[in-house]
Amino acid sequence: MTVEDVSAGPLIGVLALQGAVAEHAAALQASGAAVRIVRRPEELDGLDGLVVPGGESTAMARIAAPVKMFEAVREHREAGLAVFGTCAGLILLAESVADAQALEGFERIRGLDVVVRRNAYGSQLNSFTTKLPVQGIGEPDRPLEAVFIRAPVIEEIRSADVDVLAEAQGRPVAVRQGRLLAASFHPELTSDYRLHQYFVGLATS
Ligand SMILES: NC(=O)CC[C@H](N)C(=O)O
Repeated sequence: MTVEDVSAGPLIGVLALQGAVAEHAAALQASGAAVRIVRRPEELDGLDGLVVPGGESTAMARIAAPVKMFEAVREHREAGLAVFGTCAGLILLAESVADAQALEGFERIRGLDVVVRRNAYGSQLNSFTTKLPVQGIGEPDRPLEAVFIRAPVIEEIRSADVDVLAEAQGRPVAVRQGRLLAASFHPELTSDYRLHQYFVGLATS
């Protein structure tokens, strides 16, 4: 279902270790990007941006370890690759995880100067959807529908370079730091792709 065609626009990878891969690919294509499914470090070469989907951060960390995938993403990020982490992807991008026991001994991508706590909104049963005003995605009068599934909470922002784009329940839930974008929720699960469009714009800027 994914098509890689560099003439079609910016080339965005979707990290496909586990989680909501197909939905992100569809959202990116609908946002004007060509999409590459990324499973191996060498598939990061030539990308304008990379989406790290939601799913289960501990599973992704285990799958990534043998091929040193997160080390490779980190190197590309340090060289300027734009990265969009959603839910588990936010956990993997965060510099610090408050309850990191389950991830101990595993590499993460890091780079986003925030502290997150996993599953802080409760279990699967406490998953919820809310309408969120999000800065910078256009149509300020039309909030984004945001789906939270065992979502991480952003407990602390540790750098003035981190901009809060959206808040829910008094906490930041979408943030941007330079070429990094992250959300606690799942923007790929609705048909409102404004956050993906924002990322495609960020990746090509
Ligand atoms: N929907 C999600 O990505 C949930 C994240 C998951 N709770 C984790 O810790 O990785």
